[in-house]
Amino acid sequence: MHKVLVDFLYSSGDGYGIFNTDDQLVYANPALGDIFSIPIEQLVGMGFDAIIRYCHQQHKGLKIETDDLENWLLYAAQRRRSVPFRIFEADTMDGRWFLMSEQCNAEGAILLHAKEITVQKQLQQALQVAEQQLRHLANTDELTKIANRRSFTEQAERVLLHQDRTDATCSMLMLDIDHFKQLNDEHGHLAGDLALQFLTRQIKQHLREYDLFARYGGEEFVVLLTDIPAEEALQVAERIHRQLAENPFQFKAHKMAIEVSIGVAEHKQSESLAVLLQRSDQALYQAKAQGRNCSVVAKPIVV
Ligand SMILES: Nc1nc2c(ncn2[C@@H]2O[C@H](COP(=O)(O)OP(=O)(O)OP(=O)(O)O)[C@@H](O)[C@H]2O)c(=O)[nH]1
Repeated sequence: MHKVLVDFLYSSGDGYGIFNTDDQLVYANPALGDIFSIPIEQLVGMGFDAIIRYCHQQHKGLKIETDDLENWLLYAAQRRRSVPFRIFEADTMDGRWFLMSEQCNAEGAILLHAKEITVQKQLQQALQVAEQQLRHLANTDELTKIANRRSFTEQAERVLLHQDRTDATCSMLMLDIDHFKQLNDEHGHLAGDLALQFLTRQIKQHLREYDLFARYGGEEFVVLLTDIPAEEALQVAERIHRQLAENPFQFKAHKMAIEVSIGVAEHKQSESLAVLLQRSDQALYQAKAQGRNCSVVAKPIVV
């Protein structure tokens, strides 16, 4: 029975090893030798520290990522034998991953078992990348590649909470392209799409990286300018009008100025995002009513 078991362990694809109470390896099968990149004739008899030093110095076997090996060994010594059973993941210099378990007996000897999990790890990493891509897709407007309404709402809620806590002021710009239907009707939907992308680039030039900028609807955009009161937000809006007037949008042989109406509203302490959006939208509506291609600042709320 004993011999059968030893034969099984020897030929197993999983790595097996036994460290005695002095932390010397007294048994190792070839699979474990392969993980440490040390032939078992040489491996058996080596201390745990010596094995780790070998891997670290030779850049072979287990990946030991540290600039301070002594500290690494100290930390490992603290963890080994701290509990009767522990499990952890480790990778090798050749890119394989293993699920390692250390089972410690009453005397302090350790049975080490290493099961390869490279495929599972690769799947997990692929899944993480896919998840990130999905999250990005769910938060991004496909045409303009800026945030969409959903993502804006989520982020803006957070910004407003922070602004409330810090007593800071922020302002919102709600922008809507003027006579966009006409542009679509005269030049086609592709021209409209390109105009939306063009406008996005123009607006971006006047924002800081921490301002929130999103496509809120078809031809409607929203900006949340952090730490900026209404007067300064109006200046940003004016700069956008100027930028658009000075840089016409070109489609085929046609050059046309894209004009926008902008509603500006300063966030009031404790005001909800919904109310701030509503006030910006009302100001935008007034800008449209006043003849378009202009900005209107929302009246402060009287409390
Ligand atoms: N090309 C293109 N057009 C869009 C998109 N989303 C919305 N639109 C168009 O935007 C136009 C909006 O029209 P209206 O709401 O009448 O607004 P407008 O013509 O800009 O008029 P005012 O806002 O009153 O100045 C419609 O023709 C929509 O089809 C899009 O993604 N691409």
